[in-house]
Amino acid sequence: MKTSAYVLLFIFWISTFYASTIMAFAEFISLWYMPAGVSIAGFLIFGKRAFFPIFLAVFFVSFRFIEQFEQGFDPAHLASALLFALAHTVPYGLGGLAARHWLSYFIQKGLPQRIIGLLVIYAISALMAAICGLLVWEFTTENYDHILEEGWFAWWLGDLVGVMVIAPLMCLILPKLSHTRLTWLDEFYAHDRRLSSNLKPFLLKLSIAVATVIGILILDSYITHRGVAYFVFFVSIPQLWIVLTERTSYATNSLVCITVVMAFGVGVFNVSDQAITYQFALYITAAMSYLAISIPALMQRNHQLAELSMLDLLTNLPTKWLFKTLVTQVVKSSRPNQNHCIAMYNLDHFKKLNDDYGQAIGDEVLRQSAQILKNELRDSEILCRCEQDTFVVFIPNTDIDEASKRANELRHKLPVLHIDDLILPIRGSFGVAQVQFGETIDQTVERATRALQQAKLEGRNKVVAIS
Ligand SMILES: Nc1nc2c(ncn2[C@@H]2O[C@H](COP(=O)(O)OP(=O)(O)OP(=O)(O)O)[C@@H](O)[C@H]2O)c(=O)[nH]1
Repeated sequence: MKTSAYVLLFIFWISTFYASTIMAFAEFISLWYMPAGVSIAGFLIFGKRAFFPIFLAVFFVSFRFIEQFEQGFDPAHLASALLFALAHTVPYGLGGLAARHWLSYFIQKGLPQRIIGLLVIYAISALMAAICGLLVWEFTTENYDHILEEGWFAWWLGDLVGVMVIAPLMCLILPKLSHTRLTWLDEFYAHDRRLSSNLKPFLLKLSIAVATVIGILILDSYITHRGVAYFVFFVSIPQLWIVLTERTSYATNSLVCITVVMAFGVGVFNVSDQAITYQFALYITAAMSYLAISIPALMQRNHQLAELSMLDLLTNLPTKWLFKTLVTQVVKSSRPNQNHCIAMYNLDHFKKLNDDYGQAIGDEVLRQSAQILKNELRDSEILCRCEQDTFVVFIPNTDIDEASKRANELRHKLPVLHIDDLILPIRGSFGVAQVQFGETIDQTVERATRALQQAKLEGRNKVVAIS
């Protein structure tokens, strides 16, 4: 960790602390405690080296330097500042390190599992920080006896919102500014690379979210019914809309915007008696955003898998699955008197070729011969690799006789390949079958396979047709 990263962490901690105090609607009471997010993200990104700048920052704000200077040095005050620094840094340190371990060690696990683990770690560390902070407060301050029972829930929720909202923002900013690359963090923002950086639709959705918050705050300040504040949970809808359709980095920023507006609004519109409801709404919105981040990632993975199931990796030809889908569409949309055929071919003595010259030469033969036959096809014909060295061609608008002639033409197009110093004449046996009315493509393929077997039995390098 470079010195600049230490300084950065310290500055972020101090500035978010003062930003939190601006947004407090009463002394020490705010919807969120932003520095908690900086602390946990600091440990998450930099590991245990983050201890020093964070400890120093908490000590800096807890130890009232000017008071000490004016009234004389008080060792009890120094001890309490040190205890506060420990009460904050240790729980968030352990939480940040646990999250770092969880995310990097379980990189093979799916994103949803890792996110759920993260949410649990965040909740436990914020609870520990709340309990430790209040215990230190109770221990170091006179006339505060029941502060733990009374204050733990609000402190916990405030810290938790700070963690949930600020940690992702820090995970965006800190690695960039400190030139730290964390591969296990990249996956969270993988969605960003595929989406455009067009700000307009994002700003529109963000405006809807912000307008929802302000509208509810205004209503809440005018209507004294307690239930009005619950409507603020609706803000999770535009926020989810952003998460699912916009860059993850935009969703991170929108969460911060919504929280800032809500935190200021509770003070401005004087609805602090409902603070817990607003805090809860922020926590739920943030937690839903975290979980929803994995949906675009899963969609992307599904897309990749679909592509893999459609194209054969070696020959780049359609797979049997895609072939069946395309051919079924053509057959279904045909007139009843339209004939279609399929020609299945298998390379002759391919096993020997593999054994004599090796698998790599065998692969090259499959690739090149498939490419050559593909170039010979008419636009309406479809070639696919069925399995191993077996291929199928769909020959539309032809009856069995024409298809046999066409298969024979293709058989003659099988090349003599020149690979490295080898000269390899490629031969193949063909089986042709006509698509019968009402049968599935699998049934036609089955009959073509039988014809192909017949061609092999009859000495190979020939075409056999089955009606
Ligand atoms: N190089 C290579 N070989 C493959 C691939 N897939 C299957 N094979 C091999 O292809 C061979 C297929 O042999 P067959 O078609 O059963 O037998 P053959 O030697 O061609 O004999 P006939 O078909 O009776 O003429 C097997 O040895 C497989 O191991 C592949 O992707 N690349």
